[in-house]
Amino acid sequence: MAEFDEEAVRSDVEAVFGHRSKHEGPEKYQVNDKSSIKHVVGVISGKGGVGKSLVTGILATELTRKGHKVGILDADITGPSIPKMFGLSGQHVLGQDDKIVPAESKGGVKIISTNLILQNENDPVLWRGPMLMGALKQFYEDTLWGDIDYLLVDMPPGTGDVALTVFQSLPIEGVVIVSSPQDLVQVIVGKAVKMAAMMDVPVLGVVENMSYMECPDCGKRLEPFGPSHLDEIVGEFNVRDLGRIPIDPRVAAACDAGTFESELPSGLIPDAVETVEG
Ligand SMILES: Nc1ncnc2c1ncn2[C@@H]1O[C@H](COP(=O)(O)OP(=O)(O)OP(=O)(O)O)[C@@H](O)[C@H]1O
Repeated sequence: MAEFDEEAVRSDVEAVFGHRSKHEGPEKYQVNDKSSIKHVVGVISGKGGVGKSLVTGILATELTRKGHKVGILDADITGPSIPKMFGLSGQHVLGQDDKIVPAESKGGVKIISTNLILQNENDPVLWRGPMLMGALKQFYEDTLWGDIDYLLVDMPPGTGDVALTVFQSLPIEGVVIVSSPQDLVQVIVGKAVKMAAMMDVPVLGVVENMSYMECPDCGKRLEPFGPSHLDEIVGEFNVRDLGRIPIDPRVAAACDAGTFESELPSGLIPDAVETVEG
């Protein structure tokens, strides 16, 4: 029988999970001593493509317009979209000593994202678990955030490893759930609500994106994705209704052009903004 090399196995395990035994519980990330973050709020969705980054962007822009100091940690590490929205496409963050200086949008939102690290932002991020966790930890701990009132964490969609690590390791005060009026939305939102409950993180409420659109000719409200399910979700899961966002081609164009911050109309989801403010 082949000899069992206990030392080799232990170092393999440590390489994957860090130098922690399973009895120590999840590691709590600590922000560096040059930064102070008052509130950390997550934006989550049960599935991809519903507008999580859009909602993160709206919250960041509106909170900044109200005079708060805001940062975005783009924890959607393999599918980051925040830098482009904020006109930071092609930019790279700089290092200072052994720390990272976050990029800053024209409006003053501090942003860290894999797209600001990659040589070419169109390169796919083919990282496995330990690399993803390492990036997340560095984004939180090693970024020179300075003084931040609200750090918004744009979470990866679903309930995977990175999302769980964000919940366990960052001091998340609450989460905003983003949904869209499609089939199975209750099941998908239900998963997000349960994940938050299991992690002991309060759900601040639900924003429904792509709820309706206004016909440019007659002004009639159309529901291309079907009727809203927000009222049912609010009743079923006992969460707050934080507002509905219409489909607006100008918003999509502004996201693509990087002019989101200057072109975003005011007062889109006021209840969501006030709830995050606390
Ligand atoms: N209300 C809206 N009106 C018009 N376009 C929208 C709206 N919401 C989202 N979009 C567009 O849909 C695309 C996906 O949105 P977004 O990146 O916010 O989704 P996401 O949930 O963060 O996606 P992912 O799961 O990939 O991270 C973007 O191109 C965005 O501009």
